[in-house]
Amino acid sequence: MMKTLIVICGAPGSGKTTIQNYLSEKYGFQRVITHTTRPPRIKEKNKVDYYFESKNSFFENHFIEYVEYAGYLYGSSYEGLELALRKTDTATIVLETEGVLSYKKAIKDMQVLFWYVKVPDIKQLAVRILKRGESEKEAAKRLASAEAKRDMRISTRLEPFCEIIENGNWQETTKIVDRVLKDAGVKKV
Ligand SMILES: Nc1ncnc2c1ncn2[C@@H]1O[C@H](COP(=O)(O)OP(=O)(O)OP(=O)(O)O)[C@@H](O)[C@H]1O
Ligand SMILES: Nc1nc2c(ncn2[C@@H]2O[C@H](COP(=O)(O)O)[C@@H](O)[C@H]2O)c(=O)[nH]1
Repeated sequence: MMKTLIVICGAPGSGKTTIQNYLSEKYGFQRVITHTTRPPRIKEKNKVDYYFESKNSFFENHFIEYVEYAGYLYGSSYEGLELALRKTDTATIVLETEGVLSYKKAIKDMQVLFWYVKVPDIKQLAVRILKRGESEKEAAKRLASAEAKRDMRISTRLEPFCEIIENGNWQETTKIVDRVLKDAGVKKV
């Protein structure tokens, strides 16, 4: 059976995790859990939202790729990908855009769908992040980072292979996601 990986990227607060959760709840797709040195946010749990690592433990993993983003390290391991795809034939992963380019090069043995999540109005990003319960200071720091600014628009390197998922009205977003999956022939677990 051909495995499928759905790679989701976009700016902070654009709704990547919300879409990933929808794909788990409605379609039953496993999430690939990635590793980070960022401290957990309220309600985030170790081994569920991320493998939360120290700077030393981070480098004990076998990474497909890793990056620095807004002052913290993030990386996706071979182990994490294998674990998800052992459980379901389709899995999802949320990455920043450099990681997406690494996946485009590295993953050749499965169907990969690349999605860029776009909000109709960039001002919505801060509103949504604050709604999630993050402190204003932390939210402002991340949105001001070079990486976040870079990811606020789809780059010319991503455009040729990324599907744009517009996430304005949530009900409309679910319809877009359902249609894109149907067109790609990806079915529920
Ligand atoms: N279509 C939408 N309309 C309104 N709120 C939304 C919509 N999609 C997501 N949100 C809300 O926006 C907030 C940020 O969403 P989410 O955590 O999915 O973003 P993200 O892209 O994963 O962000 P980050 O990269 O910072 O982790 C959440 O509170 C979520 O409930
Ligand atoms: N290239 C990678 N990017 C990753 C990975 N895990 C998460 N991310 C991305 O980092 C930023 C910040 O995440 P946040 O949870 O602190 O808001 C976001 O764009 C994620 O998609 C990874 O393993 N590799």
